[in-house]
Amino acid sequence: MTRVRPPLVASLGDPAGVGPELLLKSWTAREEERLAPFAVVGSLSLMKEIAGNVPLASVRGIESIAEAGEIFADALPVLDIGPLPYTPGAPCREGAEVALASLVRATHLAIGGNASALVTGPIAKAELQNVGFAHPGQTEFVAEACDVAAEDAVMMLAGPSLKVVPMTVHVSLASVPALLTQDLIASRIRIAAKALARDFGLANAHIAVAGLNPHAGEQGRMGREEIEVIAPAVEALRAEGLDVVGPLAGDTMFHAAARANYDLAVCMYHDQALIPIKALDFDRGVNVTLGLPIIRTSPDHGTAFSLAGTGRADAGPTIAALRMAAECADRRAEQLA
Ligand SMILES: NC(=O)C1=CN([C@@H]2O[C@H](COP(=O)(O)OP(=O)(O)OC[C@H]3O[C@@H](n4cnc5c(N)ncnc54)[C@H](O)[C@@H]3O)[C@@H](O)[C@H]2O)C=CC1
Ligand SMILES: NCC(=O)COP(=O)(O)O
Repeated sequence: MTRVRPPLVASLGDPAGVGPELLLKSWTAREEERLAPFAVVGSLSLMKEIAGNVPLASVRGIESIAEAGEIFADALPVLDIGPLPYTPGAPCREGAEVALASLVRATHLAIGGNASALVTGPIAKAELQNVGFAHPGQTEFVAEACDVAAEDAVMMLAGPSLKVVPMTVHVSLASVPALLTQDLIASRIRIAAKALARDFGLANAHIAVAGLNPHAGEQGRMGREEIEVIAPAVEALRAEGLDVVGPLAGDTMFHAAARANYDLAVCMYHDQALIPIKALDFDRGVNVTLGLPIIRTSPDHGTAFSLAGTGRADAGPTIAALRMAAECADRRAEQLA
């Protein structure tokens, strides 16, 4: 007998941002987008209030995530964590506390196997840190909850045109060169290659690695990180049989013909990776954490406070995050069957 996969679970994100309304918009698109059932951990009163502004939206409280599959066709299932007034565009301490409680509960539902994947809503990192969140981002939080070291949880941004992995993430640009080591680069690429095979069906992915400096250092004349750190890491991975090339000049590896040569671009810092993907795929971009025992995705954008409550925010990235989470969960389930 085929076992029915548990529903996905979504955390709310900052209640004053666009996260909650985009989950409602995604639910209204569930049939045309063929979305797998998902439940939201959040404030039922808040979700009901927002649903009033989203055409065709309907929400219903549930006691247990196991109920989500049954009612998903008729309403968006919400695991209630308490009342909260809706203040679109105006983040506050109370809202940040709800965002954090939602993230914690949703993460543990996925870790416990009661949800088949976790989709996190956008949070404002500074707001969450004001209420005791001690991580640079949700990636590191989820990693710790899964007992995975932060350096082994690898952020990938994925869209229809491109997949990118930044080697360093939420750190100052000035600190990047010292953080880049052969071990870090080789280890993160190994984790990414394994996850691409396991969760994305990309066995033997073609991986292109960017340099750090202009023109990938121009043979050492514009910086030596390519010669001393990046090229040796690439060579070590090639010796292990991985299909890795680089370091390539960062400015010329993202045009269409260049992208046709690889499945994944590995970048040295946050903006080197996120600028091309957000330029190409902002409306379908997904942030996914590789190397975890659970599946975790998120829309590629942030809280967009100035759009909250206007009805103008695009649900495309949230829909893509929900769909990718379900596809990865299906792949893992097939591997266990
Ligand atoms: N996954 C997450 O939790 C992320 C959280 N953030 C947080 O979000 C906050 C705001 O960051 P920003 O840099 O302003 O990024 P943002 O992604 O919130 O906004 C950037 C621009 O994109 C627009 N935008 C964002 N989402 C949109 C959507 N769904 N439809 C249409 N337009 C959209 C915004 O209006 C703005 O013009 C920060 O506190 C940051 O920490 C940022 C990125 C990811
Ligand atoms: N720039 C990507 C981003 O901020 C997402 O971070 P995370 O909260 O998913 O770790």
